[in-house]
Order: sequence, then structure tokens, then C-alpha cells
Amino acid sequence: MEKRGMIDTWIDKHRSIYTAATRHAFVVSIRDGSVDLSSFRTWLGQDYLFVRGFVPFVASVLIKACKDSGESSDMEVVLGGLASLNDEIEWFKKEGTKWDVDFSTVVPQNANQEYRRFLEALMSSEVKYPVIMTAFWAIEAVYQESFAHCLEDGNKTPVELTGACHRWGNDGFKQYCLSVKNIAERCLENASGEVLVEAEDVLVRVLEHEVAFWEMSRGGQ
Ligand SMILES: Cc1ncc(CN)c(N)n1
Repeated sequence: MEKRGMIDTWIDKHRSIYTAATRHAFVVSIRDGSVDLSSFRTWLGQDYLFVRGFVPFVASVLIKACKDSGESSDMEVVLGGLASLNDEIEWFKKEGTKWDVDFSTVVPQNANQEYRRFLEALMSSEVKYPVIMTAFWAIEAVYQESFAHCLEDGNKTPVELTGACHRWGNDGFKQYCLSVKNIAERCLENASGEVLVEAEDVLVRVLEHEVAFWEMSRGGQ
């Protein structure tokens, strides 16, 4: 059985925001087939911009994994994540053509800009490895849980959206998220009280940014 660590404790403590991020109405509307396709197109354009900003964030996680981790396998896990972002960007470009979304004209909305600013602050060399690893796990896990939900039994996900759901809802991505979680948990086990407070705060803030991001797709800012 999987060992319960700090992250599971924090998820239990902050269950309502965790559920808001992983079972957002936008995601539920994909799963039940009622999704408004203009919302999907908004999400696609905004997420393409987000992912371009996520690349330097993951690169900064990679640098910390090389310098601060003490476990050589951490670097390989993060490098795998960075490599898959290359495929992800290509996938977005194909979807952009399919859905007639011209990324060169997409303007980042407030929620996107704020999330990107938050990630930039986390890239500072001052941010400790357990804190950035916790954030990294949460960012990836929200997409994994959300899109896996759209593929679970009983879904009515429109066939033209299953590609997006498989991108983050597949078993390989689930295993990768578990590897990132295990790294974060290992680091948190040895972290000081101060670092634990910071990591918990960052986890909650990621979840809040993810909720705001889904909201934006449905027409919020
Ligand atoms: C907003 C957001 N959060 C997470 C992911 C998954 N990398 C994403 N593509 N976009």
C-alpha cells in the first residue's frame, strides 16, 4: 500500500479547494458531454500560453533537482517531464489548427498572467527544493486527476475531446505524477517546520490558481 505522507495530509485538510480544482464544472462538462466548445477553445488558447511559461518553470525544477536533490533519479523524472512538454507544445499546435484557434492572436487573460507570475516567483533560487517539488506535483496532478475523470466509466466525453483527456489522463502520466509526488514526499520528510509551512501554502495557492484558470475558460477572468 502507498505510504501516506504530508501531501495526503494537506489534501485532506484542504479537501474543498482540492475538489474544486480537480472536479471543476468545466471538467465535469467535458465528462458529461455538455461542454461549451467556445469554452474549450478559450481553454486551448490560454493553456498553450500557460505551457510555454511552464517550460522555464520545469527547467528551474530540473536545475534544483541536479543541484539540491542528492538523488540522481530525481533529475531523470523531471527531465522526462520537460521532454514531454515538447510533445505537448506540438500537440497544442495541431489542436489549434483543428479548432481554428490562432495562438498568435491569443491574449493572456488575468488568471493566466497571475498564475504565470506565481510560477516566476517560484523559480527564484531562494525557493527550497521541497517547496518547488510540491508545487510541481500539484500543477501536474490537477490535470492528471481532472482529465482522467473525463475518461472514467460512464463518461460521455465528446470523441473530439478525448485526445486532450488522454494527454493528461493516461496511465503513464499518472505514474509520472506519482514519481514526482514520491520525490516531494521524500524531501518533505526531512524538511524544517518553516519549509513545511511554505510548501503547504504553495500547494493551496497552486490549487487556487488552477480553479481560477478553469473559471477563465468558462468566461471568467
Ligand atoms: C493550467 C495548467 N495546469 C497544469 C497543466 C499541466 N501541465 C497545464 N497544462 N495547464
